[in-house]
Amino acid sequence: MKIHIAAAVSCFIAAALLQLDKISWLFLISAVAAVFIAELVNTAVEAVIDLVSPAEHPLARVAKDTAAGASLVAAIYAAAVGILIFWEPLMQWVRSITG
Ligand SMILES: Nc1ncnc2c1ncn2[C@@H]1O[C@H](COP(=O)(O)OP(=O)(O)OP(=O)(O)O)[C@@H](O)[C@H]1O
Repeated sequence: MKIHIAAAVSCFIAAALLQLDKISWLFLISAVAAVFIAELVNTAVEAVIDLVSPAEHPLARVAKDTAAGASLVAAIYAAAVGILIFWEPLMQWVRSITG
């Protein structure tokens, strides 16, 4: 969670420095929220499974793997949003400092 918070703060600082438009901010916030929500739900599912089914069980595996899958989908969405909204402004900034 500390890594997620550090990554989110870094993205918000970069977005502010690059003066991203309102739509980009909305996608950025939605991506950060999606990752946090998925991670929190994943952690909750893991805790409940460990509580109710500490022994191996096929359904426990399905529950944990599905929750982990949700986190993966959120991470892929966040990566796609990051590339789409940061790539062009970042390239413009690099061009501006390299002349
Ligand atoms: N009670 C269980 N019954 C069956 N399979 C389980 C059980 N607990 C864990 N597993 C399997 O082992 C994998 C790893 O489980 P673990 O509890 O270590 O979670 P994790 O995905 O490594 O999460 P984290 O690293 O965030 O704690 C799960 O994805 C699941 O496939």
